[in-house]
Amino acid sequence: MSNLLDVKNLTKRYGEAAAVNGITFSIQQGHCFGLLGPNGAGKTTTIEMIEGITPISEGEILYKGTKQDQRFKNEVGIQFQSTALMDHLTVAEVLALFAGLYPQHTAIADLVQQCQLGEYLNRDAAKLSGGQRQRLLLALALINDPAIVFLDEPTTGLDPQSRRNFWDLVERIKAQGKTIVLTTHYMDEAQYLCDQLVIMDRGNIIAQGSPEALLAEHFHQVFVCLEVAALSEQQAKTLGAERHRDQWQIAANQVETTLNQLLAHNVALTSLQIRTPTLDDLFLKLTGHTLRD
Ligand SMILES: Nc1ncnc2c1ncn2[C@@H]1O[C@H](COP(=O)(O)OP(=O)(O)OP(=O)(O)O)[C@@H](O)[C@H]1O
Repeated sequence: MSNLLDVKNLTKRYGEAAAVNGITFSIQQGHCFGLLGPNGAGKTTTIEMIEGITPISEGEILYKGTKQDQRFKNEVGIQFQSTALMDHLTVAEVLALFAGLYPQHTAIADLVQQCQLGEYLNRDAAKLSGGQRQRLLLALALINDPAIVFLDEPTTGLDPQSRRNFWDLVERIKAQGKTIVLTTHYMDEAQYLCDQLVIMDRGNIIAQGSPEALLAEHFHQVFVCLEVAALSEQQAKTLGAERHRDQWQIAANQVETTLNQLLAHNVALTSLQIRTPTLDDLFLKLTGHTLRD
């Protein structure tokens, strides 16, 4: 598979501080590429430099092997967080207005169906729910039938059902062969949707690869979890349990051995859960802090 975008030594400085500090990565055609990290990591600055919205301080961005030119502008779709044009128009009017900006555009009926907007066509766009609004903004990003679509934290603030619904839409867009660039601070979202990830912290890349490869590279254990009341501090120390939010967590190479140790210490196993490592665990391991800290 060929690279659609190559980002080399990309840097953004604001005064003395580097919001993005010489990062290098590639995005393959047809992939869902995820840019992950906590608040202030530099995700938005990075994608705004790629989109051409923010000037770069140093580095190079290549689209299909050459400097970004008019072709990139024609082939990119950006899902903005909001647009002031939406405030006094219906959903149908907003779609028609944006379609009118392009000499050729995707059929509005197709977008309406794809983004599940049929029920809301006559509704004031400012009165949509969070999930409906994100679907309209997605439809606007797709209006020029782009080859590459940028989604900047598209599910922040949505309820779990709306998030899952949005993930389904993203999968369908990907199935059409489009390349997707997603920024998110939800590790589960990245794990579910992304083929390739770059994890950023404080302007730097701290890990990159597929979610599966990153987890396989960094973890060889599963986690045995127990409610806090199940272990005394002394037992936790002896068993190598660590406090993780409202649970004790034991990293186990062999689950049977850990269970036998727990039984030998007369630990009640009623709250026992066994889980595999997630990208949240990876982030904690790499940075020493959780994404939500
Ligand atoms: N215009 C600006 N002037 C000065 N500093 C800025 C500017 N824009 C961003 N920064 C700083 O650059 C750093 C990276 O910000 P950025 O918005 O790219 O992070 P982010 O990963 O997208 O975070 P979030 O998830 O909160 O959107 C932050 O420390 C931010 O304060």
